[in-house]
Amino acid sequence: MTRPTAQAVPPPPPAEITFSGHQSVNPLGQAGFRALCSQLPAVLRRICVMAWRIDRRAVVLLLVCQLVTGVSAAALLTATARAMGPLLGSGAVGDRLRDALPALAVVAAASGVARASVALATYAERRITPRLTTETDCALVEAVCRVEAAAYAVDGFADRQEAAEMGVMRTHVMVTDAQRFMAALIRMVTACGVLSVLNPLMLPLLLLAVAPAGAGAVLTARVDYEIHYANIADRTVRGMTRWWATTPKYADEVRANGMTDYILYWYRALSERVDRRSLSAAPRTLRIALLSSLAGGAFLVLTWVALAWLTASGRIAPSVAATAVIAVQTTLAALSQVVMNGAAVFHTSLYLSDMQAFLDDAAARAPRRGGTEVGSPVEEIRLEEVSYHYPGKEKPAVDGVSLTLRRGEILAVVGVNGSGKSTLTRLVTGIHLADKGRVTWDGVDLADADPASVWRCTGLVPQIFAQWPLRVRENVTLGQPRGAGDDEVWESVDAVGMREAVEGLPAGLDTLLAREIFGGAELSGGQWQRLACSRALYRRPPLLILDEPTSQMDPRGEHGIFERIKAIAGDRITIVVTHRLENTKIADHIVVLEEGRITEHGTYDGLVHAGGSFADLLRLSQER
Ligand SMILES: Nc1ncnc2c1ncn2[C@@H]1O[C@H](COP(=O)(O)OP(=O)(O)OP(=O)(O)O)[C@@H](O)[C@H]1O
Repeated sequence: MTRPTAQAVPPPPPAEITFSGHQSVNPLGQAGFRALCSQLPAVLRRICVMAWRIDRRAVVLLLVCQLVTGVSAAALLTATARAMGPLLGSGAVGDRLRDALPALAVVAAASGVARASVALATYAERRITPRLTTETDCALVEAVCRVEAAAYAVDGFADRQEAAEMGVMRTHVMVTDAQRFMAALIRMVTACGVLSVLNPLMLPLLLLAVAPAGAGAVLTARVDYEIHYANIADRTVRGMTRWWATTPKYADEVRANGMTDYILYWYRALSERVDRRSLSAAPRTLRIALLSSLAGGAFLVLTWVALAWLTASGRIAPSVAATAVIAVQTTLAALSQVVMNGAAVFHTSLYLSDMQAFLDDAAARAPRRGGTEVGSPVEEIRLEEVSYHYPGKEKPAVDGVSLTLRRGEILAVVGVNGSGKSTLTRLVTGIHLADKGRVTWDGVDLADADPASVWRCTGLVPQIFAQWPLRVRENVTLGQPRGAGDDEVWESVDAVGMREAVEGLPAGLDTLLAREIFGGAELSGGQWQRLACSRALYRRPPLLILDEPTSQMDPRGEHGIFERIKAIAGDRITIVVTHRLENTKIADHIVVLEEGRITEHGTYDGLVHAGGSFADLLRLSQER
């Protein structure tokens, strides 16, 4: 990496970002070991329920395979014990083999069945996993898209979303881990059963040998999760930095402003901070691994010594001892699988809990409004003493605003940066609901209205608009395709003076507007803005809102757009937010906002001669 040059001022380290409130507490910080272990059955049940919704037949197949695995493991060990008698007994080799043959045939058959059931289980798991991942991923995206817009401003919302993404990623391995855990558990229980039949003393010794490994794996998973939790905020910022730094959209700004070194330094610094936290956990995980291995090893030695003593003292026959050796090995192999996959399932459960908590939180933040349908066209929108506070902000962004908008009228909203203009448009469209006062559409309070019916009636050109990586046609029709034919699309393209530019593209309306993708084309900033305007016009909305719609356009483009707005204003309510006060001449009335309050309200001529803020701002713009 190229570090900033020596003479340059070194960049400050990236800010430590933390969020406050109950969400900043690691939910597992207080949970004890037993509580953590006891989560496993619930998690397995949950995975099973999730998989059941996806593919019942595959789940049944998976469960049957587990059962077959258990039965064949028991048959294998019992037959092995039976075969050991003749094989280790006295007599001619041929006779001993003949005597052992039926049991050996059972061993071979049981091994074959066990392998076949593993293959079938893998097939069933592969039928479930991709669809399970898609389902959870789509559920997460939908939950985020459907929350009240105000949720985005809530502290820690993005961090919890990042934590939930991890839950989606874990669904890739979740079913495999659960299936392997169950199969190994069944193998282990079967082997333990056989072992305790051979000699009851062996079982407790074996369990003691394996318990420390289990405890060690769960404790390590807990440390890993703790680190993951501490790193969430840095990982979110790092992910955003990565996108902003590498997307071609901002490549000019990054290069021409000499940001590259700084961003790379920042990106690396964030990564190193994440690494430092991970490394700080290494001694703890080493201690856990060493102690659990030491305890496990000591108990295992005890198990072998006990077996040797039982055989040497004649308490068990050599054939039983040989079977016991196989049973111990089988149990240990199964146990390491149980521990490994159990820890993975346990780990998954932590991320699934995060995902579920986020989905629950998002569901609780979904719009809780009435179901009253708003009719079209809208004749009158009234704001009565409306106020709105963003979460965590001291001052309201909009404060006690009263206003009436009528069909056929154009309202211009002006004011300095941060005076609340965009927030006012969010309140008029019901994107945010007022904290105090009310907004009504033809008498229907937006708090009681079905938001979908409201948004069917709105068209918005926001200040920062999306440049969709779609074809030109979809960039115009997105959200409201209107059936066959392109006539209406061309009409909207014409309305913003884009016909020539679109016809000049390699595939006209079919051109993909994504420079990064093969065959894609790119538009200029002003052309993108014209397309955003044509999108709103195509909707022919009863309420048209344009927030700085011409900020990137040339004078001809700007003139054309405002002429068009005037021409179609008769059928709708129109709101224009603008800093170019000359443009407010087309408005029937103008409001000036200051710190969220209306300080002036009138016509262009009236306000020019009123000697207030409007006249002041107009004079400043003309003096340049
Ligand atoms: N999503 C948000 N979360 C929190 N605060 C916000 C959010 N959007 C705006 N604000 C705050 O609300 C206040 C009003 O912002 P708003 O965007 O409505 O102003 P504006 O008049 O449209 O400004 P501009 O002329 O710069 O576009 C500002 O103090 C701003 O910091």
